[in-house]
Amino acid sequence: MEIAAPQRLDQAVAEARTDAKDRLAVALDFPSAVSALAFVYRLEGRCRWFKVGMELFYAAGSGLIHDLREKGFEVFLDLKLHDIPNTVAGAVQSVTSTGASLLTLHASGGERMMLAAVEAAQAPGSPRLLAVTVLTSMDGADLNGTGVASSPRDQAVRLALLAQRCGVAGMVCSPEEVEILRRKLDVGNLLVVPGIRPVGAAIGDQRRIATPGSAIRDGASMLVVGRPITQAADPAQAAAAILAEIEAAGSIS
Ligand SMILES: O=C(O)c1cc(=O)[nH]c(=O)n1[C@@H]1O[C@H](COP(=O)(O)O)[C@@H](O)[C@H]1O
Repeated sequence: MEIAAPQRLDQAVAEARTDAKDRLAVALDFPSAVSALAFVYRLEGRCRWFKVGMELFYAAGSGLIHDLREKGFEVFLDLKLHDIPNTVAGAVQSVTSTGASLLTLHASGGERMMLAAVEAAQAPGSPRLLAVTVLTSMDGADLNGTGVASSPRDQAVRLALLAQRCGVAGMVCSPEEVEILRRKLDVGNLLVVPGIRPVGAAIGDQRRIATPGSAIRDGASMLVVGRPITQAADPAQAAAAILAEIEAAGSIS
């Protein structure tokens, strides 16, 4: 019998009971700390997790992460690391002191790169690592154009299994793959899902999308939502509607 099984089941139960606020990360894709913090204020305390991506991090640096942490928020640092193993391991070490809870890297950087990142993330205070599989902005033709002959679904499964073997804590995938990844991966992996579009929201550059409720029912641990909240006329109301959809879907999944 597999000794790790009871612990994994406990994790799954804990995940199912998680508050809707811990299943939504708002993508702060803004050009400055001032505009990002002004936006956070407009959400009236409804959201707990904020994703700081390349646009904001390159402009504002790690000071903004400290500011968000001081205000009691959790930070998901989305730098999508993709470099040689030594450089990625160094980047993970540099991020450790920022207080970010999650950090992304590209699974397509390969096994040795992910192993080096996982080893670097053993240090106390390190973020949990998330491996990005196939970007939600890519359709099959985009992927094939990079020389990968597989469908986005097959490639996402292949990369997620590789990331799991390397000991990465979770994966970023599109809503179209979350159900199959839940079935193929061990219980306990975090599945973080962008490409979320509530009914009627503009699709923009995303290609593999679904509604918040559908992604949660298919097994997403956490949703990443940017423009449907940041560009809404009333962002606090848009966030509240998505949280309500997560809550409703979570209670029956
Ligand atoms: O790693 C990510 O967060 C990510 C991976 C991916 O495959 N697709 C994707 O959209 N994202 C991020 O999720 C957010 C989605 O934003 P919206 O399309 O505005 O909701 C952006 O900040 C992206 O950088």
